Amino acid sequence: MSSCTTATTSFPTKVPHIHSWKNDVFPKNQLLGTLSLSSKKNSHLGFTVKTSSQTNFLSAMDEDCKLEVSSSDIPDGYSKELEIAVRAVHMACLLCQRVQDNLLSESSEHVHSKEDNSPVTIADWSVQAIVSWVLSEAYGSENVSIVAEEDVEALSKASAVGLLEAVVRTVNECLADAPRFGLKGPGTDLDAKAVLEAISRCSLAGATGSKFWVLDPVDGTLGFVRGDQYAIALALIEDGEPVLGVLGCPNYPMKKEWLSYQNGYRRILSRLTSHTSESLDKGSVLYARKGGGRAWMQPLMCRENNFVWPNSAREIRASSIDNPALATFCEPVEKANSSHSFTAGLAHSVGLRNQPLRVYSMVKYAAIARGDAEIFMKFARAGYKEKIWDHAAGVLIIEEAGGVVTDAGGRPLDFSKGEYLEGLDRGIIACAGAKLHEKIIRAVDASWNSSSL
Ligand SMILES: Nc1ncnc2c1ncn2[C@@H]1O[C@H](COP(=O)(O)OS(=O)(=O)O)[C@@H](OP(=O)(O)O)[C@H]1O
Ligand SMILES: [Mg+2]
Ligand SMILES: [Mg+2]
Ligand SMILES: [Mg+2]
Repeated sequence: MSSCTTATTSFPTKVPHIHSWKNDVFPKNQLLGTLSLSSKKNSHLGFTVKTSSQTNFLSAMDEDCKLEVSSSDIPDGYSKELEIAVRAVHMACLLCQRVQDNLLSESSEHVHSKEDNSPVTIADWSVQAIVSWVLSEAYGSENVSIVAEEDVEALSKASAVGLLEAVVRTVNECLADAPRFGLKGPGTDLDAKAVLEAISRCSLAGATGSKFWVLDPVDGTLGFVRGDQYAIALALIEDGEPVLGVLGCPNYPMKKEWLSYQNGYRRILSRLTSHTSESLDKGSVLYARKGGGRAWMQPLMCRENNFVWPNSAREIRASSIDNPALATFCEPVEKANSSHSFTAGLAHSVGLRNQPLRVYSMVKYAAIARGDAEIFMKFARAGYKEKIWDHAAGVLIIEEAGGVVTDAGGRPLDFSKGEYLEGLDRGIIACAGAKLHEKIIRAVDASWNSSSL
């Protein structure tokens, strides 16, 4: 990098033109946002800016460089929302682990098929109920708008009494743990009516407002019922853009190696008898808020342990690899969800040598944000409309970790048009960085016309 970068700590200066900050004085050790610098040598350098812990001044730059920090770059809060969202998703992860363990050890009577033949389980409904309940408790149900995947139709049928009972039991077991996360529980158990209400409060109609939450209670339900990867995804959308995202990945531990045990994660796990459940780091929760240029990951607490909240977190960063020959790309496991043949041709055309990492759910977004893979591509069959909850949280976390997510035309995904990502050009491309992204977009264009998609 240029002298501009190395000089950033040598010339303490005050940035006068951020007037939105109180008294023009920055608090110590405070994240301010992203900054772009231009110098004679480099026209645009992006940085995350933090005030120094010793002074109230921003450590700035050489005279050579022009400093541009716009007030819109400064994260304007969401810290309370993020706190609650992370706790709710963390609770949901433990709920899902419990249900997945039971599903795998007992019969699959609690796996149901929806109209489109996709599976839904007591975990999907229960997570939707607890996240809805926690957010409504925090903000008042009249102030919270949540758009989520599941509805109560199947649960409300007279023939589904047993199923509803199982959901109510699961929800109450989970909410009983709320104080361990520093949240207030309901006091007494929720009854079936309250659980159904919490689930159905998440109505699709909310997706058109200027500020709403988006929840995929279990993303990758197929992976979930197969004992494999899945995610719990919660995002807050404001004016059509995700401003906060949390991804709970209960089977994706802090260490990357575990991800390679695809399609048999649980079997491998249960063979590792030398690890106790306490020592085995089972899952992770990733999160970010818009504008900070930073994303975080915390280990999933062990539900058997007497853990103490808050949990520790470490910062994550997308990979710096920009050479496709060295990159790893992720895609859906199911051919029906994304064309494997198109991505195979494209991978070949850009010299991608590594085998694709086929992983269920938004764990693919997590893998890019953590630097465990560099590219995620999804090309659904013509006519399929991508849903906002399958992408919102992952998009924000990747972007804040340094990556880029667009449709195949290079345009940002549009979360402002209701339940679907309307106007999506061909497919979704997420990359660890802008250079790699550009190369993949160009390759998609080159391959598209000769493909049968
Ligand atoms: N036909 C079709 N085409 C494209 N996408 C579809 C399709 N059907 C479903 N879905 C949505 O994909 C979500 C799972 O996506 P994944 O990328 O995890 O796919 S895969 O399970 O790895 O194959 C999955 O999310 P969940 O329902 O939350 O599991 C669906 O919303
Ligand atoms: Mg989904
Ligand atoms: Mg789902
Ligand atoms: Mg589903």
